[in-house]
Amino acid sequence: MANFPKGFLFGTATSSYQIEGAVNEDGRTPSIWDTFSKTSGMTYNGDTGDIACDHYHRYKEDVVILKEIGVKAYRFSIAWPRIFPEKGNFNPKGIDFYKRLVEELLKNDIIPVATIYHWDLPQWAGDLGGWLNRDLIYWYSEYSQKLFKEIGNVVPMWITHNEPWCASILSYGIGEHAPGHKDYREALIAAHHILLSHGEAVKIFRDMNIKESQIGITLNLTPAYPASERDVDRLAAQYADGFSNRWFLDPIFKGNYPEDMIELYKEEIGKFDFIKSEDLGIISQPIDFLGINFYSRSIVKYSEKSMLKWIGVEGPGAKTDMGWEIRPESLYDLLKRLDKEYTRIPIYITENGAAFKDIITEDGKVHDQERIEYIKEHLKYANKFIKEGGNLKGYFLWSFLDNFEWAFGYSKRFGIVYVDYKTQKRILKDSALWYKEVINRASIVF
Ligand SMILES: CO[C@H](O)c1c[n+]2c([nH]1)[C@H](O)[C@@H](O)[C@H](O)[C@H]2CO
Repeated sequence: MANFPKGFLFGTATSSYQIEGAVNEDGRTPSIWDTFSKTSGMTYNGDTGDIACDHYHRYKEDVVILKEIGVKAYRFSIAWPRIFPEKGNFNPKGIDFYKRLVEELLKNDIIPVATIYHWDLPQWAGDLGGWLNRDLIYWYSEYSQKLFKEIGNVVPMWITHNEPWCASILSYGIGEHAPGHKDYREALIAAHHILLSHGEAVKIFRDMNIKESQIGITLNLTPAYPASERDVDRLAAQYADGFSNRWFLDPIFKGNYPEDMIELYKEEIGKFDFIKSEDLGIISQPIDFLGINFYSRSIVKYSEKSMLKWIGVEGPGAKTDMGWEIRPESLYDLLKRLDKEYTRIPIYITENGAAFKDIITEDGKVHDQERIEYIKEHLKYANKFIKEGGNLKGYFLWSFLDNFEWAFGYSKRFGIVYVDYKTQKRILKDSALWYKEVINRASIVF
């Protein structure tokens, strides 16, 4: 048995483009993900977020389910294209949806946790160059300020960005996410502007002096391990760690980009002329909490062929339906490292979860025991960190609902609630019923 401290925030998480649907409703205009998902070959089966889980219309029913599961908090994201459908043009109907959602959550004693940006950039901003354009920082500041003004006093936790690594490296460098560019210099420019927009939003939040609310950022962090004890593989792990983790952790918590990575990158991307002298001071403003999204680890070996000097090696452990190795011990390693090397501010696991091939059995249920084991094992290591004095304050299971899994479309199911996309029927999986017990007892039995 592992007990969690009183007040530990058990929650679930989603994001706007992945669950809302209603992409043309109440003034919303397209995002870069509407465009990307409608571009041939970009998503599995040509799937789009046009309908998704129809959460925009079913949010009351969904909050009832959240209440039934007993979550203490619910992390959702706000669709920028609903709030500012055109450049500079605020859409009151857009914010009204989130006011209704927040009201429903509060009525059910569920703490709203809002992510300002979870990748659905308005296409009008995409047309201005997206995150490659430093002017986006101004438009993101306008957007954030409006959110703080409209619902700042009813949303106690604000997350500026979800996973700057995905919104920059995966989107402008690797090309798997919108806008689908494959240029590493662009990726680092986008990363810098996203981090800078984070800092500007924190400044605005502080200046507005919003009582009883806190602000932070969510980073996806992947601990990197060498495939062998050879020096070259240890160097490869250092570079993989810089690529995935330190390029974002260091500016936020140390006020500088990691020197070893600047050295590694400069041949490929030339001058870091997109970084202005005042930028790192803005990025590294103190925040109230750090959100971390943890799913798995990476194991790497040295490779001269790669600009990054490493290539991935498959881990020995069982895999999820995404092919990610199940390695809960690495969550503990990550938390201990953050505590030792970066920060002692409150940490929230803002995403952790797994996709498995869920099926509805003859009894009309979804017996997802693999997901229960995955969550249980990660909560076990989270609890170990807390018992050792770690400042972990919450856990948001990814995800509440099966949803649009980006380039994988609807082929991957992460939810603890099954969604039949044909009928929009929701079915609580065994994992939802198990999680309800965990929350109720604030403990796990293993
Ligand atoms: C390596 O996993 C990433 O950290 C990650 C995994 N996930 C994420 N980031 C995103 O924040 C979610 O929108 C995804 O749906 C979710 C599941 O893929």
